[in-house]
Amino acid sequence: MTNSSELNIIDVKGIVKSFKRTPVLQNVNWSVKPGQFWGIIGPNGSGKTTLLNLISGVEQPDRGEISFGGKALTSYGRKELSRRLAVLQQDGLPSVPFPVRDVIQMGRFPFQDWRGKETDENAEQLLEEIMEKLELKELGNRPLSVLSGGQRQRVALGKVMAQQPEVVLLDEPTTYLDIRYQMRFMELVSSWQREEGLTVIAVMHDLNLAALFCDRLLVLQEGNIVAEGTPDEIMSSETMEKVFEVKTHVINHPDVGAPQLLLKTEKRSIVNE
Ligand SMILES: Nc1ncnc2c1ncn2[C@@H]1O[C@H](COP(=O)(O)OP(=O)(O)OP(=O)(O)O)[C@@H](O)[C@H]1O
Repeated sequence: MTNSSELNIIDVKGIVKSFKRTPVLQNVNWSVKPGQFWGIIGPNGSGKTTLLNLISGVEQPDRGEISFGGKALTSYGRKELSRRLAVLQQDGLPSVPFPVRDVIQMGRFPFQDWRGKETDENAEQLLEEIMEKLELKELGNRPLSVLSGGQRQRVALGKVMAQQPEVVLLDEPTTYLDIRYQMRFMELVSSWQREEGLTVIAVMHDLNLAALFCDRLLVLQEGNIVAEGTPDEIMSSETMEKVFEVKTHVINHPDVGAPQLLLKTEKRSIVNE
């Protein structure tokens, strides 16, 4: 007999998490199938990052269980988990003086033996391909500390790509990027996802970007899942008002049809001073 949960790469069951007795996640149940691109959305403080930290094993739940690939997350060793799951934070990398190439190579850590020696003979070629794809070749010898925020975030992406994970967790990855780099960054993640069948879970504050790139959205509010579904199902004026307390118009993107939000505003008259 097949169990539908066997097909899930991640199962979150009955998760409860509090910090200093303040509940942050309350009985969260959620599952993710391989190859899906999830956006986690919700107001400030609704528990998005905490959920991501529980899935990456950085935080432990008070109650409930998370399984990864059908096995309890707690049964994985650090290195074993890193071969399958990678995390990219908001400001992916500190401003250190290491060259770009070396930083990307650090993503190979889970595949190094106890002496720090690479175990995959194709790793060099993989690194070259990643640098090429992310247009980082010319920056290869530059220290990270002289790069712009957008360039540094591309290097951070290169590092997680070098990790060759099955699942990547992104925590507000475009926050510090300008509009061009936001789009570029999401396109790079999206093409990586399509080419490799990668599973992506991204905490997103930009709902329009989330609707363009994610195929599913999970909505958190005060530590509870209040909705989940496709962007078309989630991005309604009613849901946005209920969750974010804003009034919106929802229109369809003229190129791809995805729902996009416009904030409602009072008509203002322009006064000449
Ligand atoms: N390590 C911690 N210690 C104490 N409280 C914490 C800790 N981590 C998170 N919290 C609290 O838990 C709540 C949820 O935080 P979390 O970062 O998960 O929310 P979020 O939805 O990601 O918020 P934001 O959109 O503002 O980033 C917040 O009230 C936060 O202050």
